[in-house]
Amino acid sequence: MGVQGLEASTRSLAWFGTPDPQMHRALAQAGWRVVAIDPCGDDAAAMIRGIDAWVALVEFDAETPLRLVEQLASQHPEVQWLALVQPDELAKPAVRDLIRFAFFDYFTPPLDVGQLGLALGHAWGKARLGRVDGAPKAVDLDGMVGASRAMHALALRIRKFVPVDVAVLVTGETGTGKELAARTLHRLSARASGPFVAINCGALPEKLVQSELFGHERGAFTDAATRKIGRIEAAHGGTVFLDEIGDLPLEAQANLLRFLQDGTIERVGGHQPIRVDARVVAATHVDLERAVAEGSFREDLYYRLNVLRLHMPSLRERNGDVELLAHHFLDAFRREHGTRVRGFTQAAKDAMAAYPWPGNVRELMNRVRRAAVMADGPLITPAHLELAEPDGMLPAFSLESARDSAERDMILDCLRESRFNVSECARRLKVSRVTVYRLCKKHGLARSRTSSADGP
Ligand SMILES: Nc1ncnc2c1ncn2[C@@H]1O[C@H](COP(=O)(O)OP(=O)(O)OP(=O)(O)O)[C@@H](O)[C@H]1O
Repeated sequence: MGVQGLEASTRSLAWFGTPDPQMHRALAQAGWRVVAIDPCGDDAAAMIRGIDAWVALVEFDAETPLRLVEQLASQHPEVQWLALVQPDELAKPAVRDLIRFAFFDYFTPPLDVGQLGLALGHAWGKARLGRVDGAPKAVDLDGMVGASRAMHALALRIRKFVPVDVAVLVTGETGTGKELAARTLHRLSARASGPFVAINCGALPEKLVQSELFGHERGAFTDAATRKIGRIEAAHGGTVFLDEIGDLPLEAQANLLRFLQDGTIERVGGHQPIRVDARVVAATHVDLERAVAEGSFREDLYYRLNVLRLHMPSLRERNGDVELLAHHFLDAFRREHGTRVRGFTQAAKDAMAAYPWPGNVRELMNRVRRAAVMADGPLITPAHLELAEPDGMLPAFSLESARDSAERDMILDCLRESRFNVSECARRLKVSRVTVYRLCKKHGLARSRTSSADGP
């Protein structure tokens, strides 16, 4: 899909539940691309962003995970939410309140396709009003660039967090921009003229963690010939960024908790509490909830850090951002090194769009910079980016690639129809579950979408 294009996108409807086939067909005829999403699936939120849906319908029955729906609706106010709700459910105050406060409209079964079509049209129109010119504008939040809805939502969240001077926890895969988000928070805040001190907790030698973070007094230990100011104290008046917070040893976690609670630290070997005014932004790419459950991360520290949370979406979830960022990095490289390279061939754009970017924005930046060095002419090709030519661009379209692509589409369609339940999908395709898992792996289909109670 084009970077700028609401028009280019079909009208996608995220359907949390299972639309009946007749309804599905009727909506498809009316121009809707209906994507069924398992409301209990791990990546329900990612899917809304991934399919670029601006309208969602949630089926409410006794099984519906209310908290999850609440969370989705509050995280995605730009989506217009509709409900298909069983009369029994509507009698429940929690369901009624959720629909009253967060939903555009609701229906009780039987669902009338004409009525639904009208409501969807209105909801779509309302969603468009939230976008300038009906198209997503690129955001550039102090060097943090993107045009996807995920980036718009993130920028909004960062702006909200700027004036609230409490700790922030940034989560997300490697290379998604966690440190950049922390720097942006700092630069936009009243602390901008103070220091920004970044520490990679995972890279500190275990023995030195306490002294690095909190400093030490002269003679505190054998090598402590002079007093040393710790990194947190060095951030006085500014922001301290604690990367890989999950790697902090338990002892240092206790001291950090104390700092977060009363704003004081104690240098190693010192007995005086020292007041330090620094905002803590912590980042992790590991699951801290799991670390808490396993006892390697303090629960009280986790709750203290988790007040304001920023989740950095993976590049795969940022519809439209790859091309925009690629140009952004190429322009920056040209300004710095004055290369003759001006842009990307269509094949390069297609190859970038098809690639899953496991290293996220950092990988994209590195590939573009390398390509800018390697390219001889004005345009970067897939070969310069060291990416495979996208299937459609292969000089000779082979029978094997056609088979592959048909197989992938079939698995994906079947998984969606089975609400990402692997057993159900295996039954429908008349293969074993192991085969379904193998094919998911082969075609790079996210296994997290498949129901977790359903291992191979
Ligand atoms: N939205 C963006 N716009 C422009 N540059 C970006 C964006 N996101 C990330 N970058 C750049 O990508 C690189 C990687 O970002 P960053 O170091 O912040 O990621 P990270 O999530 O902290 O990575 P890690 O988990 O590996 O430490 C940096 O050079 C950063 O400036």
